[in-house]
Amino acid sequence: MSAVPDGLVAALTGLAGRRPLLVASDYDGVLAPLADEPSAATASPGVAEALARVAAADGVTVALVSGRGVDDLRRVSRFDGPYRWVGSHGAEYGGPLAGELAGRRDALAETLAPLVAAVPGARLEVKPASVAVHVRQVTDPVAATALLADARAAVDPSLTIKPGKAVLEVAVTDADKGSAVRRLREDLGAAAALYLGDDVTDEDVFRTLGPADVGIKVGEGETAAGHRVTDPEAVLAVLRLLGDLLA
Ligand SMILES: O=P(O)(O)OC[C@H]1O[C@H](O[C@H]2O[C@H](CO)[C@@H](O)[C@H](O)[C@H]2O)[C@H](O)[C@@H](O)[C@@H]1O
Repeated sequence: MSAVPDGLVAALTGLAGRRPLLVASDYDGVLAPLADEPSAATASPGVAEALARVAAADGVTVALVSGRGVDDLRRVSRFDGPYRWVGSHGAEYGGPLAGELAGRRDALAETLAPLVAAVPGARLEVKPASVAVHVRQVTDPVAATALLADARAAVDPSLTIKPGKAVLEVAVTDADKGSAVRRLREDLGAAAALYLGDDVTDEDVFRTLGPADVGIKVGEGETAAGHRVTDPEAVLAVLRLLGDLLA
C-alpha cells in the first residue's frame, strides 16, 4: 500500500486549491516518532524542509499545535519558520501564559510528585499549564495503570484531565486543541484546513472539521478524522505531496 492512500491524494488535491489555507499539525507521534524520553523526540529527517516548503506557498499558513509548551516545542523540534505556534493544548496561543497559573501548576506538581517518585521508571513533566505523569518507561503495566488512576484520584476533580499515549496530564486551564484550531481559522479567515494528529487530544480538532477540510489520523485507534496514515514516515510523504501540489 502506498504511504498516501488514493482517497487522501484526491482530498489533498482538492484542498491545495483553497485559500486562505491552514495547515496545522500535532508534533509528537506525527512530525516526530515517539521516544522514551520526551526531550529525545526529534523531528523526522526531512520534515523541517517539507513544512517550510508548504509554508512558503502563497496564502498558506502552517501551525504547530502541541500539548508541549511552546518553548519546549521549539527546542525539541528545532523548527524555525514563519509558523503559528500553539502550545499547552491551546492554552499558549500567541504568547506566554499569565504568571498566576504557575502557582496552581506548582501546587499540582507537589501533589503528584510523591506518587510518581514511588513508581520506578515514572516521570513527572512540569509544563506551562499542566503537569504530566509519564509511564512509558514503567516496565510493570499494572503499576503503570495504577499510577495513572492514583494521579487522577489525587487531584481536584474540577481540573482538566487529558489522557494520552502512556501519559496523563492534569491541566490548570480548560484549553483544548479544537478551540485553538477554530480560533486560528477565524484569525486567518481560512477557507479550509488540514489537520494531522495521533492522540486523544487531537480528536477535539478532528471533531471541528467540516466538509472542505482534511483530517488525518496518524496510526491506529478510533477517530473522527476522515483519513488515516500509518506513521510519521507516511506524514512526511503527505507533507511532500502537499508541497508539490501547492508549488
Ligand atoms: O500534542 P503533542 O505534540 O503530540 O504532544 C503530546 C505530549 O507529547 C509528549 O509526550 C508524548 O511523547 C513523548 C516523546 O515521544 C513520549 O515519551 C510520551 O510517552 C508521549 O506521551 C510530551 O512529553 C507531552 O508534554 C505532550 O503533551
